[in-house]
Amino acid sequence: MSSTSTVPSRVNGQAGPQNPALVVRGSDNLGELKVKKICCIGAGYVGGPTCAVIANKNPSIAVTVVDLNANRIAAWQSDNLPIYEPNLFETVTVPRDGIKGSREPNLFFTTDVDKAIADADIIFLSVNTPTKVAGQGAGLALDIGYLEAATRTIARCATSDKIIVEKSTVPCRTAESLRDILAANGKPGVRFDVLSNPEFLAEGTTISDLLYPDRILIGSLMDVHGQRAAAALASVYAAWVPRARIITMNLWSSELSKISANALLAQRISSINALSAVCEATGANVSEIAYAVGLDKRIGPHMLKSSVGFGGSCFKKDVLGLVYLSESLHLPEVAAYWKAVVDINEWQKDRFTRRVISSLYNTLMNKRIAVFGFAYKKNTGDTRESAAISVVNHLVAERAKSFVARRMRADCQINHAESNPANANHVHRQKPARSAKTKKNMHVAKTSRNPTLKHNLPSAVMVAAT
Ligand SMILES: NC(=O)c1ccc[n+]([C@@H]2O[C@H](COP(=O)([O-])OP(=O)(O)OC[C@H]3O[C@@H](n4cnc5c(N)ncnc54)[C@H](O)[C@@H]3O)[C@@H](O)[C@H]2O)c1
Ligand SMILES: O=c1ccn([C@@H]2O[C@H](COP(=O)(O)OP(=O)(O)O[C@H]3O[C@H](CO)[C@@H](O)[C@H](O)[C@H]3O)[C@@H](O)[C@H]2O)c(=O)[nH]1
Repeated sequence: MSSTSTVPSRVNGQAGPQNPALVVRGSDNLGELKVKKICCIGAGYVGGPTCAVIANKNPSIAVTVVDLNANRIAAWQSDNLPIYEPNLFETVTVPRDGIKGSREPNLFFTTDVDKAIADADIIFLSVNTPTKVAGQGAGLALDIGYLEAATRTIARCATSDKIIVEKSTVPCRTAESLRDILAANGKPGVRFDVLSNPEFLAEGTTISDLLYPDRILIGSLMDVHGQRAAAALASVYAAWVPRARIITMNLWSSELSKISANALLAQRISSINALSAVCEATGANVSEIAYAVGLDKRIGPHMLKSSVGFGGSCFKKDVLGLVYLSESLHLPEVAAYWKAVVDINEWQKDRFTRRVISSLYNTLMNKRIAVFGFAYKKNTGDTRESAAISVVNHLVAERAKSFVARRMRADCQINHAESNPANANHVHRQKPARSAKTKKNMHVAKTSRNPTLKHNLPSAVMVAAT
């Protein structure tokens, strides 16, 4: 990273293959930071796609994604990428492989963590922050152990100034801990500026979410160094994101905004799922309720699809992280409020299974049950916290013979159809070929005959029994 005051600001510029590295003006006479090299620690669902888009849109910046997991890195280097996302392949291969005669490669995947750190101007931390499984806060708190380990590696390897970017979802005030670790372990004379830049992408729509984000949040200290670092990071996004959507704020607001967004989104799903139970008891239709209330512009139509319960690696862990934070701040009423969002979600999953059991004459013993779609939502292969796992566990506990349709392609076709209740019959036609006898005996949890079950179907789970 070099400082200069001679090159004009290009905050709104569109980078093309011929464009020089982005340069932004700093907030005072410290000069501007010219970003030439980015390193991202963590080649997962966030790190890989995010860096592919950054590299795509900034051909003059070298972007290196590192991970300790050699298999994952090898997969990113191959034609069999480690994750499935619509349009991911093209987004990765253009900057990774280059285009003969018009574009040099500028996206690299490696396990050489130390070198990538030493070379970089900006380092993204995109490592996992799961729920703690042991010790204080187990079952609630976010575990920042991986983040701390990566930060210690940065402190060990950095021989020049670095901007450290929290891309992972973190508890509020994590940046303070990272600063302490860097200050205590970094080499003398090396400066570290820590920014918060949470990611809001949803799996299944990762690439379009990255290309057209609702907002980019950058949290920094409000001193001149913090603002200068924020300006440098903003310049990377400004290659494709309108300036008005790049928002800067204080570090703690930025960190807490991410957890807050997930808590509010999860709360909407638990709210509509709680209403679905009232609908079933009264004969109202929860899809019609969601449509009617969603027309109110103060409410809006999104995240109101009743389901078997939200899954995925984020909602549950982040809401529980907020519960833990509230408890730590001696706010038990606030903690109980957010805990209820997760409790309703667990209850909804149980309720779904109970309805399957009652639909099958209250016994599943030796019944053959197929679950189509095991991912937690459509257009992803990710099964983390999938509601299907809870459903299958319940079915197996009832001594049913459950099995899962495993093929990704088949699942995707089925899930596309399921996302539109009008296509429920189409779902049946997508089933694998079966004999006339089996076909005759097969019923799909009576979904087409039981309007309540049909409306409460999850987007990624379909249960069938013979
Ligand atoms: N998955 C999502 O849709 C999503 C969206 C927004 C935010 N987030 C947040 O982003 C973060 C990452 O999520 P993810 O789904 O990409 O996780 P992931 O598990 O898919 O990827 C994390 C990667 O980090 C690697 N890693 C861990 N410690 C490392 C170290 N010290 N050095 C090098 N590599 C290391 C792991 O090997 C793994 O490959 C989490 O905090 C998550 O909450 C996730
Ligand atoms: O109306 C809805 C919408 C979603 N879901 C379920 O909720 C879960 C999560 O869905 P979604 O939010 O689309 O996917 P995620 O990939 O988990 O994304 C969430 O979690 C990410 C990680 O923090 C955030 O970046 C995203 O903004 C946030 O939407 C899935 O099981 C969905 O089936 C519903 O039941 N009803």
